[in-house]
Order: sequence, then C-alpha cells, then structure tokens
Amino acid sequence: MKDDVKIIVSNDVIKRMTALPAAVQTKGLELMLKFQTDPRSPGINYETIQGARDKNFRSVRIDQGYRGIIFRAPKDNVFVWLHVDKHDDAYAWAAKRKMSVNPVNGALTLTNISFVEETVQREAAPAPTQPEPSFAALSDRDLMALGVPEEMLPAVRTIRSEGDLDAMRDELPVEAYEGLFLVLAGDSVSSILAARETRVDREIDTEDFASAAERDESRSRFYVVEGENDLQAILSAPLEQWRVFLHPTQRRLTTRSLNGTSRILGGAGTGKTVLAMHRAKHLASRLVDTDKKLLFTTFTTNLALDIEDGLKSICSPEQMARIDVINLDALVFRLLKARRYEHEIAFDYEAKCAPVWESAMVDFDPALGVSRDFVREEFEQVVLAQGLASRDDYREAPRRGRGAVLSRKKRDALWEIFENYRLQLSATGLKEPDDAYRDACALLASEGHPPYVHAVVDETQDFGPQALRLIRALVPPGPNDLMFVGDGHQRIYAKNKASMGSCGIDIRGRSRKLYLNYRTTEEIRREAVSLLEGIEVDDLDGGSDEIARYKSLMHGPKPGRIQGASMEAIRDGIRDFIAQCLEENRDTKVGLMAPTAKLRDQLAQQIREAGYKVATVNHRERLSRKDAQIFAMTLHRAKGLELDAVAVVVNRDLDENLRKLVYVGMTRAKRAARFYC
Ligand SMILES: Nc1ncnc2c1ncn2[C@@H]1O[C@H](COP(=O)(O)OP(=O)(O)OP(=O)(O)O)[C@@H](O)[C@H]1O
Repeated sequence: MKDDVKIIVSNDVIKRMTALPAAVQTKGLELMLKFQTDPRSPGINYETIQGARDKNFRSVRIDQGYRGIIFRAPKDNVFVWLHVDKHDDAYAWAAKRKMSVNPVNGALTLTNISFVEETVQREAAPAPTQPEPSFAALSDRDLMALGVPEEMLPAVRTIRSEGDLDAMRDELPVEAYEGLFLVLAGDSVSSILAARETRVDREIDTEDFASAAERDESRSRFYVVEGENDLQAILSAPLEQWRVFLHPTQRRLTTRSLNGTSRILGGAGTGKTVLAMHRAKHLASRLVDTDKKLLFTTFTTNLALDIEDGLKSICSPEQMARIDVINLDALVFRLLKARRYEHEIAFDYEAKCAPVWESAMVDFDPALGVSRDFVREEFEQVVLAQGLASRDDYREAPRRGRGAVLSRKKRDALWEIFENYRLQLSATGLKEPDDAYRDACALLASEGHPPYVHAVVDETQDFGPQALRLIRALVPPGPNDLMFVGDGHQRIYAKNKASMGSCGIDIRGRSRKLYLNYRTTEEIRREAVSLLEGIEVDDLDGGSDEIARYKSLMHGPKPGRIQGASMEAIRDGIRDFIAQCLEENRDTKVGLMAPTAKLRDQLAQQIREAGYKVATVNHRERLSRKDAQIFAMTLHRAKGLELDAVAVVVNRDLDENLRKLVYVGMTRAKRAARFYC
C-alpha cells in the first residue's frame, strides 16, 4: 500500500461483503486488495455515475453483475469504499448520496440527499395542527456539534416528536441520533458534548477527508485500513461490527489515559462489555514486552469464558498473554490456594454453610424482636459486607439501609450468634466467600506487591464490598489502574450492593455513561424497563441512576406479556413462539428462562417432548459452543448472554429482585421476547 494513500471502508461495505454470494465475495475481496495496492492502477476502471449528487462518487466493477461504489476525495489521496451491490441497485444508491465533513465536529458523514428532499417536501404541506418543531431552539451549529451532517439539517428541522426522530434514525450518524434523543429527554447540548468529550473548538477543513477519517466520530462507521494484511484479515473473518466500529464514546474510553479509576454505567446492551474488552486490549498492548499483567474479571464462570473468546478475536497472542481472564471467585480460590490457605471457600451456601448457620441459630432468642431472616441479612449486609471482626467493631458499625435500630444489648446478643457461626464454620475447615475475600486482601497487603497493574471489571453491580476491596488490593493505585463497567438495574444478587467510594475506590471525575442499546429492539427494551418502574436504582457508588435516557437502535414486534396462564397454556404458547421464531429464521437461538432450576427443567422437558433439541446452560460453559438452538437456563445464568429470542416464565410474585432478574432475562433478546407471569 502506498504511503500517501488512505483507504477507508464503511461499515455498510463490510456488512454487505459478508452477505454476498461466495463467488462475488471472493472477487470483491480480490478487487479490494488490488485496489489497496494502487487505487490509481490502470487496471481499475472507474465509471462516473449519471445524475450523482456527489461528483466524487465512482463505481468499480466487481464482476458482471456487481459494482462497488467509491468516493475519491478531490484533494488528497483518500478513497472510501462506500457500498457494494448489484449493478442497478448500486448506481441507484450512489445517485442519492453525498459525502462530506461535518464543519463543526469534523466527522466524516454520508447523507441520503433524496431522503432529505422528500422529508422537506412533505413538510411543505404541513397538517393544520402540528406541534412545534422539536429542535427550534437549537442553532445549526448546535445540531452539527451533536453530529447532524450539514446536508441533513433541513430534515432534522422537520422533527416534531420522538417518533419523527426514530423514523430518521437510519439516516443519521449514530452520535447525532443519540444527541438528539438526549436533547428530547431534557439534556443541554453543552452537557451532552461535555460528557462525550466532543471537541467543537477546532477549525475544520471540510476538504481534508484524511484528517476527518481519523476522528472518533468517523470511526464509528468508517474503518481506515492500516497495512497490507489488515483488510484481508477483517474481511475474511465473520465480521462482527463491534470488533471494528466503536461508538465515539466507546472509542474514547478505550484509548484515553486516565489519572486513576473509571466507572462506566449503561443499561442492558449498551456495549459495556465491548468497551471493556477494547480497553483491555489497548492497555495490554502497552504491556507486551513486559512481565506485567492485566486482570479482566467478571462475576460468573461462563461470562469469563465468553469474554475470553471475545478478547481472542480482537487481541494478538502477545496481547492475550498479558491478560488474565477469570471470574473473581475462581481468582480468589487460585490466589489463596497458592498461598496455602487452610480453609475451603464455601461458595455453595446451601450445601456448606446453611447447616452450620442453623446450628449457630439455636441460641436465637425470639424476644429480640427480629426475625430469623433478619439475623442472616444482618450478618451478610453488615458483618460480612463490612468485614467486621470483633464485637466492638459491630457495636460501632453503620447499618445504613437496615431499617430497625438495634440497641447495644441486641447487637451484643446477635454478635454471639455471628461469632459462634464463624467459629463453627472455621472448625469444619470452611470460610464464607466474603471472609475469604477479606483474608485474601490482608495477605496481599502483607506481601506488598499487588499482582496486576490494571484491572477491567465487568458486571460490577454484582460485586459486594469485600470483592471491590479485593479488586482494589490486586492493583496498585495509579494511572489507568481500574475500569469498572456495570448497571445497577441488572443487580441480581441484592446483598451485593456496594459503594465504590467506601471500598477505597475513587472514581470522582472519571465516570461516564453509554446510552445506545445495540442489542435489543426498542420494544423489548421498553417492556423490560417497565418492570423496573418505581424501583430505586443506584450508580454503584452510593448515588442513584435512572433509566429514562437509554434507547435502542432497532425496532421489532412488541413482546408478549401473558398473565395467569396455566402450565399447559404456557407450554403450548412457548412451542408456538419457538416454531414462529425458527420459521422466520432457521438459525434463531432461543433462550428459555425461569427463576428456579426446577421450573427450567420442567419447561425444557416440555419443549423436548415437542421434538426440539434443548441444551441446559450450566455453570462452566460457553453458549457459543453448544450444539442446540434452544437454551434452557435459570434467570441468574442469563446474565451477560445474548440470544435472538427469549421466553421468560415466572411462577411467583414479582418482587423487586425478581423484576430485576426478568429485566436481565428479557434484555438478552435481540429480536423477540415473551414473558409469562
Ligand atoms: N459499537 C458497536 N457497534 C455495533 N454493535 C455493538 C457495539 N457495541 C456493542 N455492540 C453490540 O451490542 C450488543 C451488546 O453489547 P455488550 O454485550 O457489550 O453490552 P453490555 O452493555 O455489556 O450488555 P449487558 O449489560 O446487557 O450485558 C452486542 O451484540 C455487541 O456486539
């Protein structure tokens, strides 16, 4: 590839290339590679496009039937592959569009000029009673700062409702759509730009396509080819968009250097895991040729396995060698084992701890005026959470959120039970995980050399205070030390609510948010969110979070919610649902979810009896490697996964915890969902 030449490929081309018939795909790739070597080679026949809105568009021949559409920048040697299609369709597509550089935020944009003209024409004959245009108060410069291409301004000026904006979504750059819906939700342009760190203070040369292509905003849809083998590598693997095209906020948070710990919040499907993986790659690339390591940790085993697969698809083996991907329980186990810890960590509470707890509770005196459940919660939420080790500590401990005030006398009586329980547990060679985490922290502190230089943490909402303290102890404080991503709405282990600040983790000034849901349809997202109405949700750091500002990029059928159906009706309904999903697309992956293993198995059996192959998702497995299309799982196991369609069945009252679980379950679905309650 010649040094002065810049080849850029749009996300549309990459998507289309992988969907072309195999023979055309091969020829397309050959042409692109030849093109990459020298786009001015006489072997490449550029044809002008009659009636084109953009005089710099050309078509190139892939084979008899197919054409590629290319933009040639007028001044520099920038060539952008914009589109691939059958001859006539490709020409029709090209005739309507225009490339430009946004004069305010400097992004490369592609506008459908015909769409703008049609929208403005419709506006010319407005209905008599119309609401005011939604963005009348914003200047053109404001709109362009949010990412609206200059050529799109007349169309955006016709928007009068959220529905109008949604109808324009496919024609707008992703950051413009996001900016506009945030304005509709009440945010100011300046606050949106500040949160995104969009710079609008530079002189933009609108003819400098080479510089424009490098900006984060452009890179959410255009890929700058880097070297000889780059293009081939990208096009020959089945391309998932997230590997190459990041939202501008995702990209900035991936690459920027931070003076400490950061926290990224975002509703389900907003690309937090994707960001976390790219961040890990970025930091690991700087550790190659050192003996330092980065920890990527999450809550469950199967999520860690999926993340490891994801990382392998974007990292080089050298980068991978600098990353440990492991769920935190497994890491603690490994860490303590290597230090000859003499206790077994009782991860299975019911099997290991519950009998010992019952035995310690023989001293429980009902005259204390609290319930037996209260005592266990007190132990988990106050004693274990704060790592209290003595009666004096417990006497002084804050008990925020615990309701009833406890006199010193009552606390002392409870402490007897707690102490007794710990002693009995220890005598059987066991430790509660929280206490083992605390011991691990103490061991690390006494050693004085934490094992990692960075940690990236996914699903933070389910890590309790001891886990957060341990993560803090695993990495010395410093630039880019820790990145936490999470979502309080998805906390499925209520006892693990923690505030990062009180665990020694300072995120002040380094917290950001992702808003766009790339996974679920807006209809499923809304239905799932409606379950959380009235539930207070925290921001993982003692503050509160809200869900009003999230939005999905896709639309689809409204998910069904069926109340009070009999088990037979549920069985028949799910069978129909599965049949319908598979009829629409034979490759559909369907999740079957229930709160308990018992109900999960019952549902799975009913579906098997209808002749389907159903796999049960267990602890240590990758969904991607299972040979089935229907996956039965408990709602807890659904965390972090992704499926095309989901059927959730619950057979008990929808309390706060269960609502969050169902929220997690439903938002795993990309296209279709059903909820039986
Ligand atoms: N920049 C992007 N471009 C295209 N797709 C993306 C992008 N970022 C994320 N996605 C896709 O969106 C989906 C959700 O992403 P991801 O799993 O990272 O979200 P999340 O916020 O971690 O979700 P959850 O909290 O629900 O587990 C995935 O299919 C992912 O590939």
